Amino acid sequence: MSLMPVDEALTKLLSGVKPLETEYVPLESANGRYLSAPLVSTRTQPPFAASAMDGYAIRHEDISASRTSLTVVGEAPAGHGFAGTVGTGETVRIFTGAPVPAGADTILIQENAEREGERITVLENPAKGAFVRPAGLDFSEGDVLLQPPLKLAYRHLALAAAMNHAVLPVHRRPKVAILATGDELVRPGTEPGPDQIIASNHAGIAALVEDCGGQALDLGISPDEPVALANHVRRAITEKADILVTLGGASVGDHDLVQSVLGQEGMDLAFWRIAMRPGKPLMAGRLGGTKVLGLPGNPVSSLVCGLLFLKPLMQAMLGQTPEQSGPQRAILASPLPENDRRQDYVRATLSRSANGDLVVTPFSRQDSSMLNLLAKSGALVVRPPHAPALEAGAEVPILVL
Ligand SMILES: Nc1nc2c(c(=O)[nH]1)N[C@H]1C(S)=C(S)[C@@H](COP(=O)(O)OP(=O)(O)OC[C@H]3O[C@@H](n4cnc5c(N)ncnc54)[C@H](O)[C@@H]3O)O[C@H]1N2
Ligand code: MOO
Repeated sequence: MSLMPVDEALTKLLSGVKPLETEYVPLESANGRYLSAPLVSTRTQPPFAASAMDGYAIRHEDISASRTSLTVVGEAPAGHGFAGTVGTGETVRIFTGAPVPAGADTILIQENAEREGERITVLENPAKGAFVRPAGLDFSEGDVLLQPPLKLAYRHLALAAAMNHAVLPVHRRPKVAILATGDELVRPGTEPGPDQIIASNHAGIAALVEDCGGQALDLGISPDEPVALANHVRRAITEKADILVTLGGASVGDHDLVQSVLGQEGMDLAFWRIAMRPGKPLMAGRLGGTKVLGLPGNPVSSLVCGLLFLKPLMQAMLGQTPEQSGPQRAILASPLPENDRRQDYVRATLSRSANGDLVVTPFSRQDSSMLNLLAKSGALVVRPPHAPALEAGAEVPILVL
């Protein structure tokens, strides 16, 4: 049986995927969304030369080597500039954020001034231009300050607000319909029958979808029965899901119906069966405008395939370049056997040695049903096909979880 290499499958999955269209969201709802168009400033900031300190706006040329005395001719709090001009021998009381009045070019901080009535004495001479923020110090009207690809975070939102954008263009969130399959499954919180288990994959994949900036749509659990399965699949299409994720039923058993039902519904199969462990039965295709990703049922296989395939697919739909930085590296704490033809993603704990190196310790058991170990893992050690046996101390590529 031929198995497709992981990289080839990923390239196939992402080929032709375009970023989703733009929608406009209020600034308050834009945190974590993905910017879809460059953001040009509508303002210059600060819009005027502004004082950076509380003190006195002075003409630097007025200050002599000795203790200069100046006359206070007005006041400029933030939001209320001084309308006149500061003449020779004059000063204006000024506060942080206020426009520096005409005629003045320097701010004397109040700690360095002695005030008596309407006179001040300069106790320590400032440098020319001290504590004046020139107009446009931060940015100018017309500057392109934020550009895709960008996941908007608090820093970008503050900047967008300062640019006076109350509404931002972002990519629509991919709608990801998630359908579990299997007679043995019941929802968390319900009592399973004697031969049943709790469906766990859905919760993990839905959280991954949300983490990646998508919108999870729960299609529930379909029994292993073609008509019921087809009806669930059709719901993903009526709901105009961008991606349909099926969970389980992807392998070769008599009750693994997902691929045949999707085929009957008109799916174009892109690939099935990948040279990876866990995740061999992974399947992908397209059903009309919906991308289909058939994840294996084994819980660890499901989540690892979600990380390696669903995440980059969603990133591409959000205009992101899927992380190309490649794996990090760490020191192996225990030996690993020679690998076979499947690329292995070995669950491992992650720690730091005394000298600061990342250290990975693989779990001795790697069964793809063991969610407990995945939850305890800090990394996956990536073992390429046919990688030779390794001793403790070898450097290995890892994906940090
Ligand atoms: N003869 C062969 N058998 C199997 C092969 C194979 O190549 N030849 N591949 C194995 C591999 S590898 C995997 S992975 C599994 C995946 O098979 P399916 O995708 O068909 O998954 P199911 O059979 O439906 O379920 C497998 C396992 O996972 C449990 N499961 C399913 N869905 C969920 C869920 N939503 N939450 C929690 N657990 C779930 C299910 O009860 C089964 O125990 O096939 C191997 N077999
Ligand atoms: O490839 Mo399966 O994912 O071993 O469990």
